[in-house]
Amino acid sequence: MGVGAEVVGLTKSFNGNKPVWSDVSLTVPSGDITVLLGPSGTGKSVFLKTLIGLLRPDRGKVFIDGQELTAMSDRELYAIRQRCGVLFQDGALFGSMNIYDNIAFPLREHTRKTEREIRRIVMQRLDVVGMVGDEDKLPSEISGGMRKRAGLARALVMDPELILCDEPDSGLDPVRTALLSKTIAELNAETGATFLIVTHDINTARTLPHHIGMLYLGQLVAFERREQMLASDKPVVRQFLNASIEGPIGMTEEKDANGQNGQTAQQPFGVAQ
Ligand SMILES: Nc1ncnc2c1ncn2[C@@H]1O[C@H](COP(=O)(O)OP(=O)(O)OP(=O)(O)O)[C@@H](O)[C@H]1O
Repeated sequence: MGVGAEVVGLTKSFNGNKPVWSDVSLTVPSGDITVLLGPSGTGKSVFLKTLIGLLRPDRGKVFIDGQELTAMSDRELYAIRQRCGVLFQDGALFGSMNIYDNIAFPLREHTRKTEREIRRIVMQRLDVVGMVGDEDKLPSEISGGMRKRAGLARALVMDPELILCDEPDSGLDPVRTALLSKTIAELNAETGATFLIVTHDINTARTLPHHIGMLYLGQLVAFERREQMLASDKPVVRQFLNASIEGPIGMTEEKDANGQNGQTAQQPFGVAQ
């Protein structure tokens, strides 16, 4: 079963600079799929890392399964991370290990399972992502899409209750993106695991999740059920979900922050156009 996550008043900055985002509060509902959207550089990856305690927030609290991560010792943090699977943007596979060893790595590192048990689990996860037969290959010998799927298999190996995926579909063709979405939907239905997915793929956002959140100009500008989000009249949400060039979002986050797109950073959401 899945576990939920909650963040309350979360703020994160680096090296005393302007916060990447401030005062973010949201609940990632247990057992559901949530997608986090936002223009490049709005801090979606930073949000995922802060959620599982890889980055410490400046302010605010993070709870996973009701336990406050932000108050945990490293040992407690380690224990709760065992319940989370993470698929980083590049798949983060070890280049010198074949796919089998990459996927087996968390089991060898964090459990006392025998090689026989490990083999059973690794082959089952390879089957889930459609990669049985590729286990002896090195990451450099397979396509980017396969590396993503191998990364997903590795994220699943510890039976995680919360799975965070950072752009699992970047660089994939539309058919493989759709297949990956289908795999995630099936995994969610079968295991009840909670998914939080960062994506730029609008089709994925429109079809896969139960909930959608959006970060923009350092704020969480929306977090709603998918149907509500798709019907939103907030200009920034509408522009993003319609992949439109008309609207408050400009070419770069810096440009947005400087208010060079007809909006100011203080009033980024404007009125419905
Ligand atoms: N470790 C770090 N030290 C300093 N700044 C960082 C660090 N990690 C991220 N940042 C900054 O935080 C901001 C948000 O980065 P992040 O990668 O989270 O954006 P994103 O929304 O995931 O972007 P994209 O959609 O392009 O992947 C960027 O300005 C980035 O340079």
